[in-house]
Amino acid sequence: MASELRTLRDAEWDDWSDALDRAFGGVPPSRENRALRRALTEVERGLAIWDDGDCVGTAGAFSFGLTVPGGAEVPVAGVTAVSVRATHRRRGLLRSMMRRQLGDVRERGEPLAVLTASEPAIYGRFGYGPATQDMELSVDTVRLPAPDLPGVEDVRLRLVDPAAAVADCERVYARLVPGRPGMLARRPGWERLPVLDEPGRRDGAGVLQCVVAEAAGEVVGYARFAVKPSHDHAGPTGTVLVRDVEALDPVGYAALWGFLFGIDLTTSVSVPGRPVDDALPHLVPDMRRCGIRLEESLFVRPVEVGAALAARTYRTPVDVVLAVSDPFCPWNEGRWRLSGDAEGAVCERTTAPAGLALSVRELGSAYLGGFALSALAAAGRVRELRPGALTAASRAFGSEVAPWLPHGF
Ligand SMILES: CC(=O)SCCNC(=O)CCNC(=O)[C@H](O)C(C)(C)COP(=O)(O)OP(=O)(O)OC[C@H]1O[C@@H](n2cnc3c(N)ncnc32)[C@H](O)[C@@H]1OP(=O)(O)O
Repeated sequence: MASELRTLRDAEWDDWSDALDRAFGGVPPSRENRALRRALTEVERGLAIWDDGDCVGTAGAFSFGLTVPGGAEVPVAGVTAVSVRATHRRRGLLRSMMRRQLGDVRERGEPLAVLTASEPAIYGRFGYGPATQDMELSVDTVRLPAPDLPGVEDVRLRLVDPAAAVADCERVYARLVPGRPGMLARRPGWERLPVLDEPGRRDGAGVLQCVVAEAAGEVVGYARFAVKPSHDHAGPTGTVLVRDVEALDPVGYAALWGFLFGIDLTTSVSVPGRPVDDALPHLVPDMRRCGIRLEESLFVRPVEVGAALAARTYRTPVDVVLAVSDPFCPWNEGRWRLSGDAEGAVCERTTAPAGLALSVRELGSAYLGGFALSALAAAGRVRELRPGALTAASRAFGSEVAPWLPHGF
């Protein structure tokens, strides 16, 4: 019997979710995790492939609002839950789901699709380009003094129940979203994700903790973390495992890091991801001891090139014709004239000669301002067809604030 690709139905969610878990190694999620995933799933956006009654392929999408350069919140599809059963791999099932999904995204009028990849090599062929980076830090808090700034002494730190403090933390998060490209406006329910604390996934660490920073009686920041105790012959060597830290101002931010650096019986702080322009390395005298590592994070795929490029603003005035190739979504192929500045932009089809030639994947990489068109050109991925076009466009696509994805999905 031929396999059938169709939209997920409510009653099929358990089979679909089991198939997905199996493809990722089969470790069962906790009941709480599964319930949260069930609640967040937009079933009508789920895709499943069935073979003789078995679910052998899964894909889904979340309806997110993504901050783009200039601060607008653009509706995007957050592609997720992609899997193909081990017995059915490399027969084109993923390709068929990607084709169907990008068509659906286009029909919904979302100009962009975004995802985080289990393996980055998978998604370029479907037009997704790496667009943001995570700065991971592993900070030696024995050798580095705790961050300090004038005014830190006026910040009150309170250790609170993470679940009870969710509303306060979420208010801080929501105020930060418009200020940084790549951040996602969290829809109701998503605030529960950062406080999910599954005993089976603590890997030797203790319970999730939360400290809030208050100034003038208002919560201005928070840090969520766990402590992983350890000892060697010379004494305690515990690690503070940070989940997230956000603050509305530099003093609140420094106060939170000062607290995390100083937790008794620990000698390091491990931070899974911050923006590449984060303040932390500048709050210490020796950034080499921050153990910095970069990793690509959010992949961006312009689904409607014209609408996507017109949805953001540009750092400097730009007027350029782009010759775009997009074999997977041929409706984007051809020449587009982009003219814009810091106030707004227009992007329309044109027959004028092109200044730059690139594929939709490079447009995705440059879209949030995280990777420069000039750097992509140096790798042969963007071609300058009119002298001067590259420098002007590369400057215009840049972002004052580094794009960053605050959490996976
Ligand atoms: C957004 C997310 O959810 S990311 C999560 C992705 N899922 C996983 O990693 C779970 C484990 N892996 C899987 O379930 C599967 O192997 C998948 C989904 C990655 C691939 O599914 P398949 O049905 O085998 O892919 P399909 O046969 O359609 O391959 C399409 C193309 O991608 C390539 N490809 C597939 N998997 C990979 C991979 N892991 N690395 C590099 N290339 C890959 C194929 O070679 C093929 O290339 P081509 O365009 O040159 O022909």
